Amino acid sequence: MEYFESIKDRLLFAIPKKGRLYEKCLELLHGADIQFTRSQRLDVCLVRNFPMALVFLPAADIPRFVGEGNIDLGITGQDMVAESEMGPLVTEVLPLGFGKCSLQVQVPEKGNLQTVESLSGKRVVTSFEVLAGQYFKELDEKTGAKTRIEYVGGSVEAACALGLADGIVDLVESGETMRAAGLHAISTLLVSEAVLIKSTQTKKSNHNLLIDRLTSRIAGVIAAGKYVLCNYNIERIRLKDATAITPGRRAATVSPLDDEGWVAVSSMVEKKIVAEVMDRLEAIGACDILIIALDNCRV
Ligand SMILES: Nc1ncnc2c1ncn2[C@@H]1O[C@H](COP(=O)(O)OP(=O)(O)OP(=O)(O)O)[C@@H](O)[C@H]1O
Ligand SMILES: O=P(O)(O)OC[C@H]1O[C@H](OP(=O)(O)OP(=O)(O)O)[C@H](O)[C@@H]1O
Ligand SMILES: [Mg+2]
Repeated sequence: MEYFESIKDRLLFAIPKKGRLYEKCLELLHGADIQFTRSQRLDVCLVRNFPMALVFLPAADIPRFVGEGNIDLGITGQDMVAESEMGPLVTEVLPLGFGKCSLQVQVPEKGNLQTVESLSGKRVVTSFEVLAGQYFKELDEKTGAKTRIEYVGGSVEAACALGLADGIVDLVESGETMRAAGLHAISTLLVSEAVLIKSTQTKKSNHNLLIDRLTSRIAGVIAAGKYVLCNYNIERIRLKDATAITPGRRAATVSPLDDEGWVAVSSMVEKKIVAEVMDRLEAIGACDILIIALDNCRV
């Protein structure tokens, strides 16, 4: 009883309880300074510094809990939102840049069924019954065949080798699992990444301010992981070329140096292109180029 009372008025935030998204979600919560201690076996825990509780749930169940308004905020995969058919009841607040994968139709590399049309009418095993069902229904309408979609909860790639399926629909990231099972992809149903979701019709409107606060903290942590700060010195006459290379998010910060004719530039740069940016800056005469990691930010 005490337990229910303690979470009654709190914002409920659902986090995947295990699997591919779990560790990344914990990092995100930590970066956003959401303080909690998860006791063993307990799937609900109170947050110390916000009127909020974390609820650890299977990623697949989170869209339904959020869509139906029993949970206010959640993190799950876009694939799970699509599979749950909760799309209209769930608002995607923020893509999170991790958990990137594609849902693909896969067949044995050496089999005689190498197109989705030839797979139509055969047996397809998947954990994504809804999405695979929709996909093959559309295809079956063209071919006149009837594909059998069968559900398994995991290790989907084993189904063809075990003689359970002619093809599968499953997630692919690096492709390692697919290749190890002797499969290859012949079609993509969707691409997905982890996403912060909230109820489209939230039952507790008094939580909106807190949702905005958490969203901006999480967005800050995500941006800090995506960008670095690039500082360098350049002759003023080359400034235009330099800021074309590092335009910054709004504009680069340019400060005069004690040395007449030189300026210091400071600009945010996407981490994934930073080496190339440094090469280009160096080529136009920039010097003292420093790349500084961001711990956190609001941009
Ligand atoms: N290999 C992967 N790379 C990146 N993201 C993935 C990968 N596999 C799954 N995901 C994402 O993570 C979400 C949760 O999948 P995951 O397999 O971790 O959950 P689970 O099946 O509940 O856990 P487990 O596989 O441990 O039983 C998926 O819906 C998808 O969005
Ligand atoms: O392309 P890859 O990088 O190899 O990743 C893809 C694999 O990751 C997921 O499986 P998971 O590890 O969650 O196991 P599961 O099949 O038991 O859910 C997914 O279902 C694929 O099997
Ligand atoms: Mg899995």
